[in-house]
Amino acid sequence: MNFEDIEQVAVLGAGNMGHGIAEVAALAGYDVTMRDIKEEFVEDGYENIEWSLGKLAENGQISEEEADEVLHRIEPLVDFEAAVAEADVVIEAVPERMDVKKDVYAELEEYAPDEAIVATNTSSLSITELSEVTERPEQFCGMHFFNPPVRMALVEVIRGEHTSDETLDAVEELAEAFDKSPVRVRKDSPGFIVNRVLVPQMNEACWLVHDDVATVAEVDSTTKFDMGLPMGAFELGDQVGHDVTLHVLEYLHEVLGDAYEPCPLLEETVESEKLGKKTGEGFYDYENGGVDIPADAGRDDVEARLLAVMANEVGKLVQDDVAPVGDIDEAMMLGAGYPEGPGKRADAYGLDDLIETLESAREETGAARYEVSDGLRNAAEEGGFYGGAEEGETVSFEQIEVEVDGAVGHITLDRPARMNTITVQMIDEIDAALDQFDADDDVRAVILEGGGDRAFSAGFDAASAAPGSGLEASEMSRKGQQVFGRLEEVGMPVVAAVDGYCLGGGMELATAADMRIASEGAQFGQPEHNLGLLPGWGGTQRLKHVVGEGRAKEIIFTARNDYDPETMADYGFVNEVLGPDEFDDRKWELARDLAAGPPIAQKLTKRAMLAGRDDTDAGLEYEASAFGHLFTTDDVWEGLAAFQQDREPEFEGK
Ligand SMILES: C/C=C/C(=O)SCCNC(=O)CCNC(=O)[C@H](O)C(C)(C)COP(=O)(O)OP(=O)(O)OC[C@H]1O[C@@H](n2cnc3c(N)ncnc32)[C@H](O)[C@@H]1OP(=O)(O)O
Repeated sequence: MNFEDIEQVAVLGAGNMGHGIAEVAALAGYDVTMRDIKEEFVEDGYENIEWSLGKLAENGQISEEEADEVLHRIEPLVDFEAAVAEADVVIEAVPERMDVKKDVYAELEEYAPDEAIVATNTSSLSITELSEVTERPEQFCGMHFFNPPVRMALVEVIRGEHTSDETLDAVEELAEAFDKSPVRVRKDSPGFIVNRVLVPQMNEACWLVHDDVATVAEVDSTTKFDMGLPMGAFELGDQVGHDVTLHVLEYLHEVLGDAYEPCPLLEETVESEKLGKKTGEGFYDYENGGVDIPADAGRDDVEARLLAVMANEVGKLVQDDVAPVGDIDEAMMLGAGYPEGPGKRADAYGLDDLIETLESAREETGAARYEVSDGLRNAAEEGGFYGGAEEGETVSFEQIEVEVDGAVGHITLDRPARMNTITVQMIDEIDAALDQFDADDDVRAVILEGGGDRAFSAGFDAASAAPGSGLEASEMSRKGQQVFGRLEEVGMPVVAAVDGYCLGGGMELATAADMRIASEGAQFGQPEHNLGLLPGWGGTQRLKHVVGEGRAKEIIFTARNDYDPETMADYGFVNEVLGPDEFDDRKWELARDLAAGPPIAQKLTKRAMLAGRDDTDAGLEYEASAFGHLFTTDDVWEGLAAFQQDREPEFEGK
């Protein structure tokens, strides 16, 4: 079955995941059948879809008419034969029990067309083992969605031992057609990627508390405020459900051995039915105040331990060729909301230090979970998961220039003869420059500009090798989205100083900066529609947050390349328009002013704004906690003292 031939999707199971997957498939325009064993289950699933589509319409993401059309594309059924008889792809999302799945596959073989692909949404069972229950193991793979499927971008597409390339390609393209970001899991390995990293981390959080090394408050404060993860470890566990975590962990333990021994604290929590939010109580009591994480209780040793455990898992996944580190990082960012992948984060922390943390924990406890993996050791020998530069060694750049001037990191796109057009190499170099600035405590603001006097950047380099396939183009899009997104994530203010053309991908790069100043000669636009493309480096998403959706659509749909800076200032895109004599001085003045600001408050402000972008309540919660955290820093006392003494504050980021 090729992707192009897929018209009808059958989803087996109308529970939480099943109905969400059915909704996603119908939103993508597919005819969908959704089947469960009882009328009431199917009805519940259908009503949930109706509610969710209503929400999408309410938020303006789809129109009322589209919501109706999508709903009508879904046929809720109990009759198995009717559900799968015409299906091109069957996505199975029934309970995680081998016996249940076996029964379902037996029926499926009776009624589904021979050529149909079967994908399982299992999060914990072996794809190979499941495929062997069917009569089509080569047309079988994993398609693991995250909860709720309508909102979570990641889909892990998992190869079983017998899966054909054709099946994997088709399912990967189907996930893309569902508007998801597939990450390929090359081997059927327990927990795949996200659960394999996340669940041991949750287990370790429990061990830290169980062994009296730290309290729940200290662990959650460390994860949320020091590590910048979207939730505290226990807060996340409560959200996911501790029974679910324990179930995956038991499977890891059974297949992979003692390194995954479940912590008794987790087992006791499940035994006492404190499963988390869904039962009203987990590590937090949701009927009495809910989550309450102090912003100032973080501990360096807790961070080291959790990061070391994660890095160890990344090492095992890379060593076993389950996925390359870039894919692991992408999966963790998309599937677990990590601001930065664990591989990259571990590199920045220092793999040798993490190995030392594991070795001393192993010596103290004798526990198998601290045994350093070969993958982690090899990565450390190679200078990092990303083969990072040794200390003191300078990274060499060909397409950008990177300098540090006082407290300002300065990136110049350096292809003036080619209008500073952006290549994949340039994106990688920007990524590396941000790594360099991130690791340098002295760098407290960034200027980004174009070399020469004709362009900030005229966008994607359309003259260099075009992507060879749709898949390659999607990969390139994702890479740009992710690296440009780092401008939003780095903990310091970023200024784009725009002179000349700022078009297409160049404008998407500038959009990801925190502020934009422009010379009077600047010219802006998203001309991608002229090329039959769309802005693929974040432009369909980030621009609307700066100028509002109406203006963003105007800029993208008109595809003009001549928006002047005054108009862009009216639209709220450009912060200042400057004459040719002022432009250079002003960019440095602004960057130096920003670099003198309070680093922790600046970092937390960026994170709070990002956390609240799609979820104001989450952003407000982050803001309140961050506000509390700032009162524990030296910077706030320096700021207050300087105010009293009528002098300029000297913030140290402490
Ligand atoms: C995901 C991201 C997607 C994207 O970014 S898609 C690309 C979006 N960008 C564009 O569509 C802009 C395309 N370029 C233009 O429209 C024009 O150019 C300008 C308005 C920027 C400048 O026009 P003028 O002043 O007449 O100069 P010139 O002779 O057209 O350009 C100078 C040299 O620069 C090359 N160039 C300009 N833009 C690109 C580009 N985007 N990719 C590759 N090369 C580009 C040209 O071809 C030429 O080169 P030579 O001197 O060898 O003839």
